[in-house]
Amino acid sequence: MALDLSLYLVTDSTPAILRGHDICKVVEEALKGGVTVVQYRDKKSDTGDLVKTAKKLHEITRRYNVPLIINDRVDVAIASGAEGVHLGQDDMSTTKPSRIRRHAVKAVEEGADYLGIGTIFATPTKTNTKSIIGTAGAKIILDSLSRLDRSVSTVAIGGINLSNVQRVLYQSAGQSGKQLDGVAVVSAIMAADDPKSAAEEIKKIMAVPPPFATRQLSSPRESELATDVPGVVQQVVTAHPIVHSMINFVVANFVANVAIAAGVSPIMSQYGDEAKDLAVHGGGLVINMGTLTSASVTEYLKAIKAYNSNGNPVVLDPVGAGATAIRRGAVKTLMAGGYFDLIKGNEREIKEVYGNTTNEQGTQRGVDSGPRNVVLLTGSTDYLSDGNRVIAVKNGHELLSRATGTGCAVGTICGAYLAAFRDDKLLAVLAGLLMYEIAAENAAAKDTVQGPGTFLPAFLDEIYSIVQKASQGEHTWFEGRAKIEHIAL
Ligand SMILES: Cc1ncc(COP(=O)(O)OP(=O)(O)O)c(N)n1
Ligand SMILES: Cc1ncsc1CCOP(=O)(O)O
Repeated sequence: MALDLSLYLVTDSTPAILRGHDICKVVEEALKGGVTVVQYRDKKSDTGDLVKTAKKLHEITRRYNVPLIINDRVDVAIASGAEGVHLGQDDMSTTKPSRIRRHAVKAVEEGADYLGIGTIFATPTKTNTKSIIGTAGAKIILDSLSRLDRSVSTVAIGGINLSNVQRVLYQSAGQSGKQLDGVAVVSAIMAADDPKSAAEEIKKIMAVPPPFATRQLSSPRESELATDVPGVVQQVVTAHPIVHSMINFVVANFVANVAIAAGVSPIMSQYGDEAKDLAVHGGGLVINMGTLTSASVTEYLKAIKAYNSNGNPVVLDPVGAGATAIRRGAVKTLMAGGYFDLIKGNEREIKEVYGNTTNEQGTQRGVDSGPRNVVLLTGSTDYLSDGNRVIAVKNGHELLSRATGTGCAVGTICGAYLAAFRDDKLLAVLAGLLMYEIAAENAAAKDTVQGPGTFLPAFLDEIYSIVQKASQGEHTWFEGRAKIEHIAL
């Protein structure tokens, strides 16, 4: 029987997880949903009961041609005819490569067919774990394994669920290119109301290529980044992407007008259930918390899930993130509930997002620094980073801060640029931002512009003018205009 580790179900018979359900029924539903390995893990039952349940489970897993593995107990595995046994080594209390390598070598030499890598995220399912290694720890382990003579398959385990599985797979991949062969989950399926759908949804999201990988420019020097900007703008305006903005009601009209002037199709829907249909069109989603209501977070989460599942970009604009306890809670829920390609905010908002996703020990961050997240910190100088590159952007004009909606529109523009230019997220955001801020400078320089009232229509005209030029392949609008600086990390 082939060992396909992609979706590895580990059972749990504790009442908190099984909630009175029949373990065999739950496992069978999960198999229908597509789990590829089942591990019977029961730390409490006596040997007789273990063998009885293992035999029942084996009858079921055999029908689905899926291997059954028994946790810890070789005797139970033999008695039930299970295909394998999962043996633990002492938990590693380190991510130190040399110690990890020793453990891995030992396991591989002893004939292990696969290794479980964890604990990735803290989880109530297993509290006696010594180290929470995060995706960064998994990456170290995978790199160490890639240097062994014998290759070994791996699954990650610990706190993995629908909302983080994509980033676990993507962020764990080692420098060497070694990737996880799958993920192991307990509660995300065993405790689900509908284990079949839970398994199906996890499988589905795992099959979606990560929204897109960050292309590393051959050199991150600012001059080279700048060279690419007008081409990106041309590509975006030609693609005419959709941007779905769950935006605050104060600025919705202005932001929609900016999007249209910028050659983008705006959809201003707040209705989370609608996102399923909207997310299939290759556009981006923008979550702007400006006018949060008691219903907002639920709607946001539905939309984020739809866009994440379709591999389309999501921008978070955590407006006023630190201002109230409700907003702090909303940020926390959103960060735990999905994946964001770009987080855009002022210094206070970004600090809040960062702080709110750090655990009590201050060790584990929801916004893993890594190539998949871009952060745009806006201010008189904007700072843009993907964890590898940091760019300071000094374009724009003071009048942008004199009208409402000009900051929110940046999030929407970035959502569209991320959707239409997928090679390099940092470059996509930089291009959208520079197009926007250079248009603002052009507008402010007009004789007719006296202040915010005359600035706004001139600004829309200037965005439109750049878009017209860009769509015809004319790049003069950009020549000598970028005020950007690469900041060494
Ligand atoms: C697939 C998989 N990976 C890791 C574990 C954990 O094994 P272990 O460290 O032996 O801990 P216990 O399961 O015995 O608590 C696992 N069970 N499965
Ligand atoms: C068995 C095990 N080993 C490390 S974490 C863990 C439990 C994972 O449970 P969950 O998927 O519910 O977080």
